[in-house]
Amino acid sequence: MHPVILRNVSRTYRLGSVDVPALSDIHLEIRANCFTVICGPSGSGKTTLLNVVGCIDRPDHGEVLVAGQNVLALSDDALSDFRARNLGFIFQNFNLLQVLTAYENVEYPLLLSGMPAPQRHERVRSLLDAVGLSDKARNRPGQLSGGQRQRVAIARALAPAPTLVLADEPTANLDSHTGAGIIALMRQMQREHHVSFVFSSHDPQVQAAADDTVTICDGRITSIERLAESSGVLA
Ligand SMILES: Nc1ncnc2c1ncn2[C@@H]1O[C@H](COP(=O)(O)OP(=O)(O)OP(=O)(O)O)[C@@H](O)[C@H]1O
Repeated sequence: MHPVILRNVSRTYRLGSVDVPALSDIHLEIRANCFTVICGPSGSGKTTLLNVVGCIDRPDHGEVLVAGQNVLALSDDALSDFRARNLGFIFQNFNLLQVLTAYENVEYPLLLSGMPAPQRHERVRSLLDAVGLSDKARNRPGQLSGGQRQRVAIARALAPAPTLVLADEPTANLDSHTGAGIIALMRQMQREHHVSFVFSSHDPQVQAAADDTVTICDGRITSIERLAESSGVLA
């Protein structure tokens, strides 16, 4: 099953009396267990597309299926619930809660989902171990490097065992060496957790690591390149 299917999706922003078309008639299928990168020039619609896929924004027209669910049919509350259960998010500025430790940041979505304490403890420990931060569990984000913060964000995104992880320019605030390490880690996590990753990125390193590359220009998809041999399951 495709984790994401978009059909005839359009999204226009209204600025005063001016309509700004950000996405026009998008058709896209995202493959399971793959790295998909959305690239294109500034203002082409990458973030808008990611927000639609991530159920953060509703398009004006079209159909959006995520994990088999027609998400546009859900109420706002049901959509929040759906997002928490099925989707993980990684941001360029990490978006960690500054007052919480690395451990507590990863634990947070599991607390919200009501996972019992022993199970939660085990999952947080194993994720921090997987991202190489067991020894930093008690550090707050301000006591971590940029690469370490992004590792915490990766662990947090994977904590609820999502179907899909969305990453908006995940290496934009990292130097290229640290960025390469983060890409390798995401690739490893994608394989081990059998999850699909969708990125928006200008970073050639991210694009080089992709199974599928979706290029968007002026709100329209101009090309989709798919690697014949991907790390995942061909749908
Ligand atoms: N809230 C908004 N209100 C009005 N117009 C918007 C809004 N958000 C985005 N836009 C416009 O929609 C278009 C697509 O924007 P979007 O942020 O999706 O592009 P992007 O490819 O992610 O850009 P960048 O690479 O610079 O982050 C642009 O023309 C942008 O100016």
